[in-house]
Amino acid sequence: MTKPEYRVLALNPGSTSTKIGLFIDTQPVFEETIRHDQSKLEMFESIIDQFEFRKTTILEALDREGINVSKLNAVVGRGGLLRPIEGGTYHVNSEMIQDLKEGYFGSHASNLGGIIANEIADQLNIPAYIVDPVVVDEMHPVAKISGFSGIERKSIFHALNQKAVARKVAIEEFGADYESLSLIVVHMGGGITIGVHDKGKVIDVNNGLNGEGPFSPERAGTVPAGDLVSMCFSGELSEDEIMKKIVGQGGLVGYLGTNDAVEVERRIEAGDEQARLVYEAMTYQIAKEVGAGSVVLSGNVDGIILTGGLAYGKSFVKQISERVNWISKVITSPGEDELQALVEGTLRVLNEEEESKNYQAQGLKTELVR
Ligand SMILES: Nc1ncnc2c1ncn2[C@@H]1O[C@H](COP(=O)(O)OP(=O)(O)O)[C@@H](O)[C@H]1O
Ligand SMILES: CCCC(=O)OP(=O)(O)O
Repeated sequence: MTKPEYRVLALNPGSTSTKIGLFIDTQPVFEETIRHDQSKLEMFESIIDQFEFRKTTILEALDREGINVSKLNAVVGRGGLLRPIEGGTYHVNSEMIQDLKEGYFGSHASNLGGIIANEIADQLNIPAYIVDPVVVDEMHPVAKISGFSGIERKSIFHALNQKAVARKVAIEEFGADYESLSLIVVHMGGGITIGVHDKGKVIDVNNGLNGEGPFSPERAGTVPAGDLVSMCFSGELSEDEIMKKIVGQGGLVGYLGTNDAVEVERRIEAGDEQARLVYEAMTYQIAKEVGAGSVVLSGNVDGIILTGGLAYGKSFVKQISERVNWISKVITSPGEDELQALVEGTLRVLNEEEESKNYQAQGLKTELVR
């Protein structure tokens, strides 16, 4: 019996872009990355307010390509800030939609992935899924201890791309299974996360969303705690304004007014010293975090993988490599394989190789992140 062919629409809303892909089985037939101006995104009060804008952006792109959505078999979106869960493919259900809409575990563009996938799928009467959401939690208990009783470190990172790229590099560069290697994966997009992958489990990673790790195009990363507390109680800024300085208006946006690394490189070429200093500081902080990851692995690091949009920047990658290549081999895999990974997770379910998981808010860890 011949295997049925599936048409899957994959949606990946990121903090600076929306990525769309139409696949027939594992073959991409259309892929597009729509980059959003910081000024456009700032017009929206909250992430959830971007729903209509992002959905219309997606539908218009499909329309421009003459893609007939009625032929789809499933829609899959990048999963958002749900409660901490194990990796895998989840069907979208009402509890998930409620957590994503309420931003129960926080607010990030990927919350819109499941919501928009569900909206499109509902109208076509086909299933909607999410795969390896940003809250996949495999962290070692010792890594969860923050040092501040009552505040636990959280696993919030580019789980989908980190795992997909690590699997690909394991085979292509090492001819080995992901589960047999110790890797440090550095995803550098709107947010930056550095995951310590020990034999297929991400045992430590910075919370890439709000307040840990290197600064990024639009996030502050770790900031001096005492100074932050003083700013919070100075009466000069509201809670919302402070949060925006941490996520959205931190990092490159805070120092240079843009989240676009290509623009920063242009300024550096033109002799802008402040741009040069800030850009170098970002590579310095990333390298430092890689060093910390190597200690988690007691120095037994098979490879360091640099991925995400910023990994296209040649001088950026060079600066990081020069600081960390004594630890292990550095492999660059620019961009991401998130659309492909979303589709592969969906196909495993459609082809009945795996059952989709059921997201249940009840019984899951429900510590509030606000
Ligand atoms: N060719 C390039 N050279 C340097 N930086 C790039 C390049 N292409 C994209 N970037 C930068 O990568 C960042 C976005 O990465 P991406 O992984 O697409 O983010 P997200 O998925 O979070 O929206 C932006 O700062 C963008 O300017
Ligand atoms: C929330 C962690 C994932 C993340 O930061 O994604 P983007 O880089 O797409 O914003």
